[in-house]
Formats: sequence, structure tokens, C-alpha cells
Amino acid sequence: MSIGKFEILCKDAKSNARKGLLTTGHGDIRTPVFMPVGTRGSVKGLTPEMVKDIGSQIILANTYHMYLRPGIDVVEQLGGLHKLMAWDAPILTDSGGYQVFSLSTLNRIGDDGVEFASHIDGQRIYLDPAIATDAQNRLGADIIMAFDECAPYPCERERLVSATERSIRWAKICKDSHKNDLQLLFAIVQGGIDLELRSYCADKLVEIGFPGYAMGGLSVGEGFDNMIRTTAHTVRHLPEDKPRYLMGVGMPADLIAGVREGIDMFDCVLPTRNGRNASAFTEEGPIKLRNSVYTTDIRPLEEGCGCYCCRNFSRGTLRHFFNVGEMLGPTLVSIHNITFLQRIMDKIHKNIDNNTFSEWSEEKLKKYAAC
Ligand SMILES: CC#C[C@H]1NC(N)=Nc2cc3[nH]c(NC)nc3cc21
Repeated sequence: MSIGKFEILCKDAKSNARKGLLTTGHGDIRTPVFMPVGTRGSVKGLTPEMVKDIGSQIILANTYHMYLRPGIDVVEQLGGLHKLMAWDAPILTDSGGYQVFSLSTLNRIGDDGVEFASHIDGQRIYLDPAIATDAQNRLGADIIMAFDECAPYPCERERLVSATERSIRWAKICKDSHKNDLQLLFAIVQGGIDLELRSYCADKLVEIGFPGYAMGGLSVGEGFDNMIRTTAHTVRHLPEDKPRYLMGVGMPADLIAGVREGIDMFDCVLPTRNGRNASAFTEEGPIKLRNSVYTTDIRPLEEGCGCYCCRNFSRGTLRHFFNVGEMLGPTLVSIHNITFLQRIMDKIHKNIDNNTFSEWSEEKLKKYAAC
């Protein structure tokens, strides 16, 4: 089994869309792929069996959260992350870089690493590239991420340049610290929407050499056009034969547009976060189930969807569940939302196979933009 092998299976003739097969220690991943997020070891409200039944191939967990609770030692004593999550397929862990900068109270950012106060109990913690890489090696995920500095958006160019430079240095330390050949260490391209900085960062990371490359710092309020423009520009600086991962993305239109620009992997909390907030994806746009207009609506969320939620429950029932605070509400709408994104990925695969992706994607993007 050649872990890290990425085979391009089919390429769209009129865009950068492609189908691939990525070999990992827990099986092959057919790309493009959407990865549901299981931040603290669980895809919120769903059993692993439900996630598998939807067709998800790989899920995420987060080193920052697992490091704080229950701790890496405890995860190891519980048999590692796959055992803890009861998930025998591929797992990707984020390094904690983003969460340190987005969740905790930062005390010090230095060239060596970061000191921060835990967002849970204020405990002072130190993380650096080597510690974050060792933690991910011990968690045992199949794909692990470099520890990076995530500059806020927007920010002064000087701050963005400094964070980008530091992330490149830290990526090299992560690669030198990475001990487990069964795990793939992906680098993360920084640079905001500054195309020159994105090129510089991508070129430097490719020089160091990684089995896969992520793009971070998009879908943070820059707007769809900026996100796609930056993605398209950065992809041109990444190797054709390595997987490309757009972090934290995204909504239905983002997935289609990202694939068109050559992205292979996506993750996003929105299907489950929106699911917990009674917001369901539909082909006609999101519907807010707490709205009284759905009180006696006997239709499923989406005619023809086929997910467990749509096969068994009406909009009226779902509104009732949210209205009275039944736990089943968030679970059912999360199942539907992940299924909705999975179905988009399945349609992407089919259209790339049939060489109809360009026409299909154009029509879908027009439709979603109108929602
Ligand atoms: C700048 C940067 C950066 C990236 N760095 C790491 N380690 N993880 C990420 C996770 C993300 N989730 C979202 N959601 C919008 N954006 C992300 C970006 C990153």
C-alpha cells in the first residue's frame, strides 16, 4: 500500500476540475471529497454509522481541542483517535494553528511558538510546530496539518507577511519533526487575498516538499469572487500530482467553484452548525425551520433527497422538534445537510466522468447565486 500516492483518474477538458484517488493508512479517498467536521472527536449529533451511511469517506478532528480535552495521553490510552471516534476510515486532524488564533486568548506569539490561555479554563499552554506535529503523530490521524500562524482577516500587510513567513518556517520544522510515515503531513499556504504573497508562500512550501497542500485564510469574509480568484491563482503554484485542500470551505456554490479551480478536498462546519440551528440546505436555498410557515408543512426538506431525515420526517415535524427542543431535530437536519453536500460531490464526480462538468457547474452556480 503506497501511502500518499495520489492518482489523477479523470480531468475535465474545460476547467481544472479533476477526479483523484488518494491512498492513506486507513484506505483510499476518492476526490473531490467533502469532509464532515468532528472537532472534539464526534461529528456533533451524529453517530459514526450515520456519517458512514451518508457516504462520507473521511472526517476531521482537531488537535487543539483534543490537546485541551481529554489530552493526547488519554486519547492514546483509549486506543488512539480512530478507536475513540469509532471510525475505521481516514481521519484528518487540523494542527491547532487556526484554533489557537481564533478561540484562545493569545499571550505570546514568538518565532518559536505560541503561548495562550485555554478558552476552557484559562490554563496557560505553549504550542509550537514540533509539539503540534508530535501530538498529531500520537493521535494517529491519516492526514495531519502543519502548525501555522493564522493572521486575522483583514489585517495590515506587514502582519500578513510576517505570519506567512513564520508559517513557512514552521512548516519546515513540522516536516523535520514528523516521524510517522503512515501519516501524510500537508502544508498550509497562507497569504490572505494577496496574490503575490500566495505565490511566494506556495513556491516556498513546494520547495520544502509535502504530500499535499492546503490553502488557509479564505472564506473569512473576503467574498466569493476574492476566494475563487485567490484559489485559482494559488493552484497554479501547486503541483498537479498532489492533493489540494481548501480549508473551512464551504457552502454548495463554494464546493462547485473550488472543484472547477482544481481543489480536491474540502471541510466545513456549516452543514452541522446550520443543522443545529434549524437551517436546512435545499436546491431552492436554505430554509429556516423555526419559521411558523412550516408548522403544518407535510413535505420533506427536499423532494427526492432520499436521506434518512427526508425519508421519515416532514418539515412540520422538524419545526416541532426545534420548537420544543427535541435532540432529534439537530441530528436530522445535520444528516440532511451533510447528505446535501455529499450529493453535490457525487454529481461533481458523475459530471467529470461524463465530461459535462463545465456546463453543469455553470448552471448550478447560476442557480445557487440566485437563491
Ligand atoms: C490563515 C489560515 C489558516 C488555516 N490554518 C489551519 N491550521 N486551519 C485552518 C482551519 C480553517 N477553517 C476555516 N474556516 C473558514 N478557515 C481555516 C483556515 C485554517
